[in-house]
Amino acid sequence: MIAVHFGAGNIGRGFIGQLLNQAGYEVVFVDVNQELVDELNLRQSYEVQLATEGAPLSQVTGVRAILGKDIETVAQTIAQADLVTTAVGPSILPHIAGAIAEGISKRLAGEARALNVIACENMIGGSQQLKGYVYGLMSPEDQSRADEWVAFPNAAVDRIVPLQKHADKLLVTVEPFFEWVVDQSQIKGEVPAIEGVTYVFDLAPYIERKLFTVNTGHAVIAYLGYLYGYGTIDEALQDQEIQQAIRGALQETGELLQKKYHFEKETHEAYVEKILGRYSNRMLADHVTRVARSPIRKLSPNDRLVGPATQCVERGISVEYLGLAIAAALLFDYPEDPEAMQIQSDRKQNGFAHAMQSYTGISEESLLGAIVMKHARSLQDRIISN
Ligand SMILES: NC(=O)C1=CN([C@@H]2O[C@H](COP(=O)(O)OP(=O)(O)OC[C@H]3O[C@@H](n4cnc5c(N)ncnc54)[C@H](O)[C@@H]3O)[C@@H](O)[C@H]2O)C=CC1
Ligand SMILES: O=P(O)(O)OC[C@H]1O[C@](O)(CO)[C@@H](O)[C@@H]1O
Repeated sequence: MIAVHFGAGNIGRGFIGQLLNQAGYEVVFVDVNQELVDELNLRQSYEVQLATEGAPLSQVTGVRAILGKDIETVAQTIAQADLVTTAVGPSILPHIAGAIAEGISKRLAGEARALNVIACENMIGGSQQLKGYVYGLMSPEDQSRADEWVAFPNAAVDRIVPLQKHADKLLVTVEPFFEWVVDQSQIKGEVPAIEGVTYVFDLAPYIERKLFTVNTGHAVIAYLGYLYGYGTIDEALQDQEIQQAIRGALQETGELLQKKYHFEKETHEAYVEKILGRYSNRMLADHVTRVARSPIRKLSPNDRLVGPATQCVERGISVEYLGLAIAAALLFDYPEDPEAMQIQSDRKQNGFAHAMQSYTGISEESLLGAIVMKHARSLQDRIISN
């Protein structure tokens, strides 16, 4: 069995590649990083280290890699593959669509066989969005044949894998916890037997619970942590004000999730406590700037901050702490993050309210807008006085 996986980065090697390998797939990574591709091809294996005291290294063997620009080889491999997965980042999905479209067309020209393409990205509806890009590059005839044979089941993935540098370029350190949930109702053909994957018929509660808890909470710590001068997530978590903000924000999203999906209060509270424990893993040394990366994406209307905040407002749930986190994200001025720089230059040129409206869709006149503006003012006062 062959699995083609786009993105041999942290999640690609440290999570998806590892589970696919354990499930018996020959994992073929596709990446644009020549050094990574060469190293994978040279060694055909790599190691995964769990971020817990004394955990043994586990080996992922029998892997190979193709350079992303070698579209012909990527397409050939997809034509023969049993599964395609991705972990490249939401903004990269349009760039891998061409190779996937070509692979599907080659496959449809031969013996018909079902194929599932699963995007493992931090976003709602990632695989379906990828399908849109792929179909946009296929002929109408191929599209209707693909409707019969190719599926793009949405998924939710959860495992914290920080940015890292080791002497061994392929070694990857990951937290012990992981969750990979796939929408079974969208699968074509046999359901892939992958230990560690949970198949569900309604993904919405899982993806929203994950994005609006793990990722919302993480974003609250990262944006406030950055403004308060902390380097890593576990350091920022020691700050009492940040503790209060994260608990407050997760109380708000928790109320929303419980109202919307009828999660039991106690079960949800236990889920939140487990996540708070995961964030404080010192062995991860996860930088606030990684978790805060790409603020334009993270501030977009359906993502982890504005998504739950607007839904909370619609249901009369308080958004004090979500508003604080949105304000902090709009003030995130890390020079090495191009999206942060774009927001800051817009804010300086056109004012905070204008930037808020353009990146989040929140208007100054709305309740949420007023809360965000209030917190932005006090955060700015705090920054000036420090
Ligand atoms: N790191 C984490 O803890 C988690 C990350 N995710 C999601 O997984 C995705 C990947 O994140 P990471 O692994 O952290 O990032 P990463 O930066 O470590 O890995 C991304 C990889 O994609 C490759 N890439 C970029 N453009 C490409 C292209 N056109 N074709 C093929 N490969 C390409 C990069 O060279 C890199 O190796 C993101 O959507 C992220 O939100 C999801 C859950 C956890
Ligand atoms: O990977 P993204 O979407 O940039 O956001 C970082 C977030 O994703 C994770 O990497 C994994 O869920 C978290 O560590 C963090 O909340």
